[in-house]
Amino acid sequence: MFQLLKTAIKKDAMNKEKLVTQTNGHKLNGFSIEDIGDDHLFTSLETPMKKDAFKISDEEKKERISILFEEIMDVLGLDLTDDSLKGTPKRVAKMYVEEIFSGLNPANKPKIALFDNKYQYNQMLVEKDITFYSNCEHHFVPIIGKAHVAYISSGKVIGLSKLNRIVQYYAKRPQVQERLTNQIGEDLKQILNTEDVAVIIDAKHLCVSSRGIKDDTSATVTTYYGGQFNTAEKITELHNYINN
Ligand SMILES: Nc1nc2c(ncn2[C@@H]2O[C@H](COP(=O)(O)OP(=O)(O)OP(=O)(O)O)[C@@H](O)[C@H]2O)c(=O)[nH]1
Ligand SMILES: [Zn+2]
Repeated sequence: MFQLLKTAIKKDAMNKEKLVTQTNGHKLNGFSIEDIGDDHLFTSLETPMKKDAFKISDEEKKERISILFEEIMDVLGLDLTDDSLKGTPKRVAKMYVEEIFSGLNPANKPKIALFDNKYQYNQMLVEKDITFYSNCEHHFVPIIGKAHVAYISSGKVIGLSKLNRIVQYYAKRPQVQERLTNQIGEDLKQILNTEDVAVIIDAKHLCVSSRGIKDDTSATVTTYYGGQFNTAEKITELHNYINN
């Protein structure tokens, strides 16, 4: 079983020699990582974040991650003077903060404007096959999939692309598929001021396909059906649209 590592950094983040690495002995909801094993404890709908998560700037985050990632590469025995490798810690830090984990920061949440439903369109609207890339929070390897979202207007509508943007925002976090599905569903409910929202996610987890059990053919499907979407009739209608 692997150990959790915690790295404490002295004030001068740029000074690599001041890095102190030690095990942290974290307990997860009272369980140790050994107790949990393959079981799952979902802490909440919210992504578990520290209270002071945004006390430091993105610039400082990138600086720290770069130092820490360099340490990982060094421990793995990689030669950081190699031309191809020497820029990797900075590249990874930039990618984490500005790209693949940018959805952790509420400041990056897409701004959504609502419009009156002047089209008088009162049936379900389905935005299907939204390709997304996320990352598994257990292994930090990709989750690649398609999201289908649907809603029935309660009087307001939003631009189609905003549905895609909401999916991408929540995907850009370390995730589990269940939470990703519910976060999108709950947020759409809030934004659109209606219970009538559905989310279906069909994804492949590289932690299942490329390592561990190495099952390349399986995929994971999760659903969120709110309001009118909680009926067999609406679910069938929605699935017909998605599968055709
Ligand atoms: N429920 C859920 N589980 C996930 C998701 N992504 C990855 N997992 C699972 O998280 C589990 C982590 O459990 P552990 O047993 O601690 O990890 P592991 O020893 O690397 O497990 P293996 O993947 O079986 O080798 C694995 O079973 C993963 O398949 C997800 O989105 N939802
Ligand atoms: Zn995983």
